[in-house]
Amino acid sequence: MRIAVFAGDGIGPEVTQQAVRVLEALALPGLELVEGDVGAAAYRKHGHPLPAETLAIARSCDAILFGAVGDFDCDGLERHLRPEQAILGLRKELGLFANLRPATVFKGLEDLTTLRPEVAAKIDLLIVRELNGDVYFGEKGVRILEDGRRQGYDIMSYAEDEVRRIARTAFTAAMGRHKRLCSVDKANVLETSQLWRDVVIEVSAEFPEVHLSHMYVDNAAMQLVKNPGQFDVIVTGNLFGDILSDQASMCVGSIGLLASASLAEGTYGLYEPIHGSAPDIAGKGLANPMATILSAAMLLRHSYQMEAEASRIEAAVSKALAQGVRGGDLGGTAGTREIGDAVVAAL
Ligand SMILES: NC(=O)c1ccc[n+]([C@@H]2O[C@H](COP(=O)([O-])OP(=O)(O)OC[C@H]3O[C@@H](n4cnc5c(N)ncnc54)[C@H](O)[C@@H]3O)[C@@H](O)[C@H]2O)c1
Ligand SMILES: CC(C)[C@H](C(=O)O)[C@@H](O)C(=O)O
Ligand SMILES: [Mg+2]
Repeated sequence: MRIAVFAGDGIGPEVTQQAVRVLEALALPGLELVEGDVGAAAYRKHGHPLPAETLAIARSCDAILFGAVGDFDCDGLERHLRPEQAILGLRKELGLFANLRPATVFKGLEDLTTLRPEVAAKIDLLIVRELNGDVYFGEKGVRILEDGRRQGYDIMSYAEDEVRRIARTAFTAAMGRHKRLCSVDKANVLETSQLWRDVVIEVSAEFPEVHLSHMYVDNAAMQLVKNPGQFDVIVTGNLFGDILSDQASMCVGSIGLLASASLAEGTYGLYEPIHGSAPDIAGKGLANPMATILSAAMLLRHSYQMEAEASRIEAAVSKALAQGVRGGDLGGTAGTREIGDAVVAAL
C-alpha cells in the first residue's frame, strides 16, 4: 500500500496529520506513506504549486490523501502559480474526473445541522461532480475591448464524451443506492447545460432501472434546504457541484464533516475534505479533522476495496461525535488533536 500524502497549506497539515494517525492506528499491512509538497508551501520551496517531483510521487502511488491548498498572500500571483493550481493540476493530470461527495446525516446527531432536525434527518445523498471540464478548464483571461474597457472571460463547455462518462459513473452509483438520479443543470439558459441534459437522457437508456429527473441549479439550491431528503444521487458539472456540495455540508452540520473522492478510471483516486485551507483558523489547532479522516475511509474503500476498515473509521467518527467530541465548527470546544485522539480511541 503506497499512499501519497499532500498536506498543503493552512489547516491542511493539521487535519492531514490526524487522518494519518488514524490510518497508522489500523496497522494496515505494508502501509507506506510518501509526503509531497503542494500549494503555497510548494511554491515557496520549489517556485511552483505543483512541482514535477510531487506529480512523480503521485504517479508512483496507488492513491493520494490530500489536505487543502490556498493562501491569501498568493492571490496576487499569476494564475498558473497560485496554490489552487496544485489541486486543479492533479485532477487534470491524473484524469480524476469523478468527484464523489457524500452527505449523510449522522444517526442520532440530527442536532448538528443548521436545518430543522426533522428536515435534516432524511439526508442521505451523494453528489457526483464532474471534475475535469466546465468553466474551470476553458479558455480564460482578461482582454481589452475596442472601447478600452477590460473584460474578464471564462469559457464554459462540455464535450459529449465528458458528460457521458460522468453520467455513467452517476447512474452506476445510483444502481448501488436507491436508484434515483437527479441531474442538475441550467438548461433553460446555457447551451452547455442543454447538451449535458441531452447526453444524460441518452445514457439513461443503459440504466432502465434508475429513475432519472432533472432540476435547474437554482431550484436545486433551494430544494437542498427545503427537502434534502428527496435526493439520492445528484450528478452535475464542475462549478455547480462545487457550490452545491458546500451547501450540502451545512445541511449535515459542518463543512468540517464532508469528505470526497476524486476518481480516475479504475481504482486510482485522490481523497480530500471538501473544505479549503481555512486561513482564519490555521495554525491554531481548531480545525475539525473529521472530513479528512472520513476521506481516508473513502480512500481505503475505493482504492483498496477495504470495506471493513473504511466502515471502522466511519463508525469511530460517529462514535466520537455521539460522545460529544465536537470542534468549534459544530459549536463544541474540542481541538484538532483532541478530535484525532477521540477517533483513534473509538476505532
Ligand atoms: N480543495 C482545496 O484545497 C480547497 C477547497 C476550498 C477552498 N480552498 C482554498 O482555501 C482558501 C480559503 O477558502 P475559503 O475560506 O473560501 O474556504 P474554506 O473551506 O477554507 O473555509 C470556509 C470557512 O469554513 C471554515 N472551515 C473550513 N474547514 C474547516 C474545518 N475543517 N474545521 C473548522 N472550520 C472549517 C473556515 O474556518 C472558514 O470560516 C482559499 O485559498 C481557497 O481557494 C481550497
Ligand atoms: C480550491 C478550488 C479550486 C476547489 C474547487 O473549486 O474545485 C475547491 O473549492 C473544492 O471544492 O475542491
Ligand atoms: Mg469548493
